[in-house]
Amino acid sequence: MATSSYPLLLKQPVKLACVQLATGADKTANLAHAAEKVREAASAGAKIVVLPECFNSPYGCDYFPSYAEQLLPSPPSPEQSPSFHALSAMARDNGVYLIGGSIPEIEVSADNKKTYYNTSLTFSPAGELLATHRKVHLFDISIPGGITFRESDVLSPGNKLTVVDLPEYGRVAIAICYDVRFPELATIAARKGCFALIYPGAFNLTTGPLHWRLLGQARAVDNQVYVALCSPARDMSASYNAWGHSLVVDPMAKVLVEAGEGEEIVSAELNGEEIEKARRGIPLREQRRFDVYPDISQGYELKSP
Ligand SMILES: NC(=O)CC(=O)C(=O)O
Repeated sequence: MATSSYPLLLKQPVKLACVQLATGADKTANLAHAAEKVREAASAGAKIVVLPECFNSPYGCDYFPSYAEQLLPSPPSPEQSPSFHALSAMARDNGVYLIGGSIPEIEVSADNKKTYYNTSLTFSPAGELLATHRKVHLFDISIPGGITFRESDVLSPGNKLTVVDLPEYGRVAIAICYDVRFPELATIAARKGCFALIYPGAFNLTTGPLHWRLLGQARAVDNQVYVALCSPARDMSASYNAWGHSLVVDPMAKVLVEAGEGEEIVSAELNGEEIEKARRGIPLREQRRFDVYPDISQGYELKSP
């Protein structure tokens, strides 16, 4: 029971599972495999299930155009987007909220201009589309002796923060991978009342060991909310080697569960009272100095998810 004057951000405890999926080059096989694993997570009691970034394809600029699916107009036909329909069925068949990792998306304009995005789709337990998030911050980095990657060679960025209401539970924010490096998105989402920040992601062997867990814990402790990061399983035969280590962090920044490198489902129970406990113990909420610096969430209008 809540003991502060704030309403609980999370109305009832809920089990969240991250499916650290093994993926390959065969999209149909990836979708079928994802369906098996979502079933497994739901059978173990998860009501919110998260898939990884680019769960239906290999991850890389060379792959985005050939795997891209058209999501608009919505709903797309099964020919335009087999992944949309597969995700909707996974959510409906298992009665779960499904944060459908991400897929490469193509948008075709009236004059046949093609624009590509890295896009996450969220479905309700009835299989209805609740939210679409296009990766806002594209993964463009160059670390000498490490990794060079330029998503912007092929992809265009999304332009909104994505917050979605899950009526029995509360609000969550969805963003993708590199988005986790930008605390502003997380802060605005938390101040708009989210109990969890959920990031399908695919860090790599250069940045993963240094930053993956650190960023999950940082976003959690900054905002006193739950954070879930969901990676593909590592495949050393792929051109991009994902870090793995999907995890769930609590509002005190404790890592509740963390996967290894291979295929694995990790899950944790999220409880609204833990958020309030963290916020009562360390009352940042009451101590902020908006007379010294601005509240970046003020004036930010949520767009339709
Ligand atoms: N793959 C990403 O978008 C981000 C990543 O690997 C990193 O930030 O590091």
